[in-house]
Amino acid sequence: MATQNDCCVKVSLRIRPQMAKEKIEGCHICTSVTPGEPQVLLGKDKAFTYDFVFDLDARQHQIYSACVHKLVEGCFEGYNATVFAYGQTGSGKTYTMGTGFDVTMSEEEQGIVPRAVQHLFQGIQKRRLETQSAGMPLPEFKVSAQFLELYNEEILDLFDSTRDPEARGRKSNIKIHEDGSGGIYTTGVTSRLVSSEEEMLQCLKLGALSRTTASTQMNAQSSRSHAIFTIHLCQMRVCPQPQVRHINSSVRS
Ligand SMILES: Nc1ncnc2c1ncn2[C@@H]1O[C@H](COP(=O)(O)OP(=O)(O)OP(=O)(O)O)[C@@H](O)[C@H]1O
Repeated sequence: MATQNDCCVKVSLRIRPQMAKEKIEGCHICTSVTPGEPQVLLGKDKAFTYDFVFDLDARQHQIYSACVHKLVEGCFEGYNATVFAYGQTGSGKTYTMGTGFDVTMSEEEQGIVPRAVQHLFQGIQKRRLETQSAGMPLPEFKVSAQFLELYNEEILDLFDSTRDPEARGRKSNIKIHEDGSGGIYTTGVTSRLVSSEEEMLQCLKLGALSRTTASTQMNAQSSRSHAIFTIHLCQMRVCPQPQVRHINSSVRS
């Protein structure tokens, strides 16, 4: 996770609570978090230190406040940010990112992506009100989103309504390129212009529904793919050139 003030990559560790199945099978918890330190002990003597460590009882809002809040604020200041979830199947990436859209989930359990979307639109509204009360011309905001899935070495456009979800193996029109400075970019991806938090979440839900899922021995509803959800925020102030920001979220299984 990147912030504008210090090292550009930060790594956080989250330990999820045991699932019912693991409790029934008598699995033991083999991790302990050192109080006051971002350090985890595996067994008795293997210590690992991260930028942040969240123990079994960590709540979704704590993860968001510590790891993501600053990144979204940074986008309004002109910084790009990526949040990337990495871990083995069933370790809690989808839960933490909040892209499973389980209808039984409470608001408190919302993950990073819905929180970031809400934060973004509240941030836009706040800035509009601030400039209005200062008697300045209203800034213009344009928000768009892209949603891609990488599965079996294939790239799929989850926002492409003309795509047949059953036709796996059919090539999409998306091309992945590398620019002169080694940056990766894509062409041919569907971009959806959105005007509200609700609209963005609806797009995200529809895309998430067409993701490839299957069960693994460790997760009954496993994602089986890499998903990349990108938000572009274009902010136009009075005269300057338009500035384009990107917020990226990735789930890797
Ligand atoms: N912090 C947590 N608190 C409560 N339940 C959790 C937590 N993290 C994960 N879970 C639960 O654990 C199960 C597996 O989590 P999840 O589906 O997020 O894993 P995943 O890493 O995305 O797996 P895959 O790579 O197979 O898609 C789910 O039932 C999820 O609700």
